Amino acid sequence: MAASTGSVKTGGERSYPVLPRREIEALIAEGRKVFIVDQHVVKADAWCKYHPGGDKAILHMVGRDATDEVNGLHSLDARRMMDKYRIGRIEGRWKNFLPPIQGGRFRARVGDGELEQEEEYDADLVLQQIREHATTASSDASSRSPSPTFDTNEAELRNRKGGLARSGSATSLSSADDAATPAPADGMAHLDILTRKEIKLDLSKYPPPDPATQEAIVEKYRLLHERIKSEGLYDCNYYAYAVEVSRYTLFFGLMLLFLRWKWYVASAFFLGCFWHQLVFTAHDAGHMGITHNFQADTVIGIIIADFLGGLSLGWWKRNHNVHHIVTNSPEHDPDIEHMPFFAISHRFLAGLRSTYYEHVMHYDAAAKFFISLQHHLYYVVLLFGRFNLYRLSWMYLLAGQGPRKGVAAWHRWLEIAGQVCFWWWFGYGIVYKSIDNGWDRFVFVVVSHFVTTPVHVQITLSHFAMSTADLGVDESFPQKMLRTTMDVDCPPWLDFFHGGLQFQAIHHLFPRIPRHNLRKTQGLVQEFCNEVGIPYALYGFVEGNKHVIGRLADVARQAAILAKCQSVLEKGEGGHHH
Ligand code: HEM
Repeated sequence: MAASTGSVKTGGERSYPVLPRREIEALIAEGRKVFIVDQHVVKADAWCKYHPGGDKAILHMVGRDATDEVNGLHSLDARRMMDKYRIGRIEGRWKNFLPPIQGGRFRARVGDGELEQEEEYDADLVLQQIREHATTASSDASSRSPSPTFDTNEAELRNRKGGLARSGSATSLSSADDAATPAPADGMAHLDILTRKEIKLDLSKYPPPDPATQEAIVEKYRLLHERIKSEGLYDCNYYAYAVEVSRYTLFFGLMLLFLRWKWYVASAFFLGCFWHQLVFTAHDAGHMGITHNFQADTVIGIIIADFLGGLSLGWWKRNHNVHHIVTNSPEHDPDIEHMPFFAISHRFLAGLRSTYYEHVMHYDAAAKFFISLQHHLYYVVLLFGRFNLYRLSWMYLLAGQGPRKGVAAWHRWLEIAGQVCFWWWFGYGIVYKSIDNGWDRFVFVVVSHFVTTPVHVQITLSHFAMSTADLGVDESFPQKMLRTTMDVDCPPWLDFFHGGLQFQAIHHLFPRIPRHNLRKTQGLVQEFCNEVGIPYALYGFVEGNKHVIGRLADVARQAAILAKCQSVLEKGEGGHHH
């Protein structure tokens, strides 16, 4: 066995033994949380329960080269801390495994600590792992759902293995893909085929997800990151925050003024505006995008989210961190998992298992009803978005889902204090004490909450209309972020309304860049996209909304096709029995 344990020190600079790939695989098979950062092997087992970014963020990186995700999401201090968890290094380019949480399987040692021979990466094996993972999820779901069939993951892996990896042209894709097309045995298979056709069209716009192409993209992305740092785009513009704070104060003041005059609707309107605007600064703080100090920004975030808004920053972080790592993946990204109300991929109709919520998202009677109408109900459902966020926040805080130990453990208590404070000033002070009767109280609560709806539209807008395909383990972080996220084109004077969410794709590439520098970063990102041939999705607000509604309508139509296929099958089976 190659040298796999211990480390040596050379002249103060620590150097680590080279770990063979097979050794790393065996460690993961033993349940170790091992990933690669800057050519070093990091083992995070001991750290997982202390991790401010949550355990799931780490689990999605196991077996992968996490350099870009890690550098994008951590402060320099955290990066230094991570170095303490190094156990070895690798030589050459790392070929990603599919992480166990996503269904990857790993070979253990064969006995007496011995390892089998090193084996080349096999796309077929990964493909089989993904398929089996989906199968388990679907069979967990219920026998109602059609047989687990061809899914986008599988289609894309085949593409990668076939023509796409070599030439990336639409023609070669078709031949590789069509050869693998199964007969439409049931509704899901039929939808899979339709979706694959769309994906083919979509993916012909992107560079092929083969290792060499993706490595070249990563190289340019890292140069871009260095340029961004050297141009000072990580420096926070505190003056811009002073302007933000005056705007928030104005809205809050107007809310109090109208409340005093008993103009409840106007008062509720300004409270809604106040909350709508606050969300953007809570988002900045949650990403350490203000002071770049984890504790300072988290406290700012908790004051805004919990004390002033009644929402849990910790819940948001846990959810949002995973979203940033597995963006738009139907099984893994909580930001697109909104069953029974919305499905943005037909794959949700098969009863997928969410690795985030750790349960099956059933395609039940309620889902069938809502999804068939989702393009009509989109804005109506979003009106209630904030009420749902209270529910999720309390569940998070009561269940203690955040880190229980370490630097972030005390945040939970500050958040609980924040919730008590919020319900004291809002629930008791305003709704109960300052408003005389039940009807006006009801109107005040409804109006103030409904006015925040644009933020829910803004959040979903960036991703709902974008690709949900899985291009396999070789796709680079920057390409994945740009393929799954879109930006909104708006004039600078409207930036305050969009609160930075209009630069969502740029934000996904570099999550810690302060919000007020995103517009300046846009030019550099556009240059990068042109250079590497990745389309930069930029739509007007209205156009973006149309795309989202269009996607929802597509999936609603697919749901209707599925229902039809299933009823035909049922009739056929019924006939058979008789
Ligand atoms: C041993 C390994 C790791 C260590 C020591 C570590 C350490 C930390 C620390 C100290 C923070 C607090 C924020 C900061 O100061 O930057 C943090 C946040 C975070 N980490 Fe890690 N981390 C590790 C692995 C990972 C991995 C593999 C990922 C996945 C890409 C990840 C994702 C995140 C995220 C998303 C946050 C943001 C948390 C927040 O601000 O709410 N971390 N990590």
